[in-house]
Amino acid sequence: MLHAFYKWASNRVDPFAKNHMEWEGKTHLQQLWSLLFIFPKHTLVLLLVVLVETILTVSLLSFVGFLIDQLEASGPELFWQQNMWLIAGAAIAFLLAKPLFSIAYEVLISLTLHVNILTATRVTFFDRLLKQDMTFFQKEFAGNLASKTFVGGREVAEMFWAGIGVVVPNVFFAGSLLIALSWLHWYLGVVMLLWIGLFAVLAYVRVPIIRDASKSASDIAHAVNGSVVDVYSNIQTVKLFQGNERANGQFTDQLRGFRVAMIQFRTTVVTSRMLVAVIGACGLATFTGLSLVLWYQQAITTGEVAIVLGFAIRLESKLLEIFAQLTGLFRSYGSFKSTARTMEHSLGLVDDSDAKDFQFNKGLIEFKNVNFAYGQQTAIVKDLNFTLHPGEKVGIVGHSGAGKSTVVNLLLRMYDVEGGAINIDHQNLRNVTQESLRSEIGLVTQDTSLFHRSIFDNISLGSDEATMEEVRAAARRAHALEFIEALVDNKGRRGFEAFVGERGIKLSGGQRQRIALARVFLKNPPILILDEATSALDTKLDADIQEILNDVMKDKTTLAIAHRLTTVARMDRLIVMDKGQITETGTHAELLGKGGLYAELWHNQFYGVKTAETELTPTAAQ
Ligand SMILES: Nc1ncnc2c1ncn2[C@@H]1O[C@H](COP(=O)(O)OP(=O)(O)OP(=O)(O)O)[C@@H](O)[C@H]1O
Repeated sequence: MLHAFYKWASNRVDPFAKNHMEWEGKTHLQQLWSLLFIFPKHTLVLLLVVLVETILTVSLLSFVGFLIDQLEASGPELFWQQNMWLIAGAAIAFLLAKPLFSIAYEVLISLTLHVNILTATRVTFFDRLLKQDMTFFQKEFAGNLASKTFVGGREVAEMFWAGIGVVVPNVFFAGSLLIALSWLHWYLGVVMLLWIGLFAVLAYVRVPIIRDASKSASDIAHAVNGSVVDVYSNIQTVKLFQGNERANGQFTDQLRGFRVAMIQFRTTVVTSRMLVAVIGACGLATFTGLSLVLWYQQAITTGEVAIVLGFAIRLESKLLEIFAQLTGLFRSYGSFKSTARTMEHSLGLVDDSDAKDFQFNKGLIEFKNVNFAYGQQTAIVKDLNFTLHPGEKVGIVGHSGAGKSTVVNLLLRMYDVEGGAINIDHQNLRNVTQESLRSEIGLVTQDTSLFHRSIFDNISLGSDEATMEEVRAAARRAHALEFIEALVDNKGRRGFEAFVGERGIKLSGGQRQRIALARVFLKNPPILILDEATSALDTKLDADIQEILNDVMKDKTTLAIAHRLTTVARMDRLIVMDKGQITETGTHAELLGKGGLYAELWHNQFYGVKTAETELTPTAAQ
C-alpha cells in the first residue's frame, strides 16, 4: 500500500519527456531557473505546502506562550473549563495538520521532485551535448563531458533541495516571525529586522568570496578528472611513452593544485560560519535582554516572553541553516556555471527548422565546388568537383593528409561545407536532417570503436528490430562468427552475449573491424563508405572480405578509401587527391598509363620507395 503510494508520488512527473531548453542568449541564472522549475506545477504545490507548514510552526510556538499566560491567569481549577475547546482544536491542528503537511513536504520534495529533476537535468544535458558537432567533441575531453552531464545534474538537484527545500522555507519562517514579533511589540520587530539585516549583509559579503573559491576548486576538479580519463583511455600510449612514474607525477601535481584550491575554499567557509555564529549569539542575547526589559515594563506578558525566546532560539538555528545551505548553494552554482558554459556552447551543425528527411532515390552523389578548412585559414579541401553515379564504385587514393577522410566526413555531414555544395539525389545535404541522411549511409572506418556492450548489441547498433538470426547471418558474412562463438567474457557470458571491453580492447584490430563490417551488413544501407575498411585484416582475410564486400557493393553507390591500393584497384573509377584537390581520375589501368601520382603510389607500394630501392639495388648502391 505504502509502496504503491510512493510509486504513485514518484510518477507524478515525467523526467524523460522532451524538454526544449534554450541555452543560448540566457544568463546562467535564467538557465538554472528553467531547470529548477522544470516541473512548475508540482514545485508551486511544494511552495504552498511549505508556506502552510511554516504558518503552523509559528502558530505552535505562539500557542506555547498563550498557554503559559492562560495557565497563569486561570489557575489549575479553571484552566480546563475555560480552555477545553481551544486546546482540543489546537491538538487536532498540531497532531493532524502539522504531520500531514510535513509528510506532504517530504514526499513532494524527495520522491516527486528531487529525483525527477536529477534525471530530467541529466537527460537535458545529454541531449544537448549529443547535438554538438564533431569539432566540439574534438576540443573537449570525453571524461569532462561525462562528468558535467552527471555532476551538473546532481548540482541542479542539490540546488533545488537546498534552495526550494530549505532556504525558501526558512525565509518564509523568518518573514512570519518578523510579522509576529512586530505585532507583539514594535521594538522586537526592529531588533529582528536588524538581526536579519546584519545576517543579509554578511551573506552578501561572504557568499561571493565562497562562490569564487568554489568555482576555482570546481574548475580544477573538472580538469583533473578530464586528464585522468584521458590517461586511462590512452593507457597504452601512457605506458609506452610516458611511463607510470611520470603519469603519476603529473597527476600528483594536478591534485596538489586541487588540494590548495579546496583548502582555500574551506577556509572561506569556516571563517564565514564563525561570523554567522557570532551574529547569531548576539541576536539571541539582545532578544533575551529586550524581552525581559519589556516584561519588566509590563509591555509584554510572561507567555509572550516565552514566545519571543522560542522564536529567537528557532531563528538562530534557522539562520545558521540558511547560511550553511547558501554556501552549498553557491558552491553548486559555481559548478553549475561551469557546466552551463559547456551546454551553452552554440551548436555548430543544426538541422534547418524546415529540413526535410533525406529521400534516397538512386544514389547520385555530387560534390560541387566544395571548399572546407575545418573553420581555419588553410584550406583542406579546395574547389572539389566530382560525381558518383548511382551504383558506381569509386575509390579515393592519395598521400596521407591529402583530405580523403575529410571528404568522407563531409559526405556524412559531420561538418558543413564552407563553400560549394554536396548533393545526394539532388538534395543538398544542408537541407536534410542529419539522422535521416546517416540512416541511408553505411560506414566502415579504420578506427572501429566498439561500445562496452554485448557483441549482439554492437552489431545491431541502430538496427533495433534485428533478430538473433539476422545478427548471426551478418556476423557470418563478415567472417566473424567463428571467433564470436568462441568468446567468453570475464563474467562468463558467451558468444553474442559476451561484452567487449571499453573501446573493444578484448578484441584484436581485425576482429573489431569484422564486427564493424557485420554492423554494416546488417544495416544494409544503399550508400556505402569504406574508409580503410579492411586495413586491419591480414592479406588472406582482406581478400576474403573483399569478395564479400564486392557482393554487398553490387547495387550500392560506394566510396572507398584505402592505402592498400589493391583494395580499390578494381573499383569502377579512382579519384586521386593531393593537398585537398583532385589531380587525376580514371580506372586503375588508365591511371597507371598516365604515369602520374597514382602510378607513383602503385609503384612505391609494390617496389618500395625510391630511397629504399636505391639502397637495395646492388648496382645503384655502388
Ligand atoms: N578535425 C580537424 N581539425 C583540423 N584539421 C583537421 C581535422 N581533421 C583533419 N585535419 C587536417 O586535414 C588534413 C586532411 O586530413 P584527412 O584526415 O582528411 O587526410 P587523409 O587523406 O584521410 O589522411 P590519412 O590517409 O592519413 O587518413 C590534414 O592536414 C589534417 O591535419
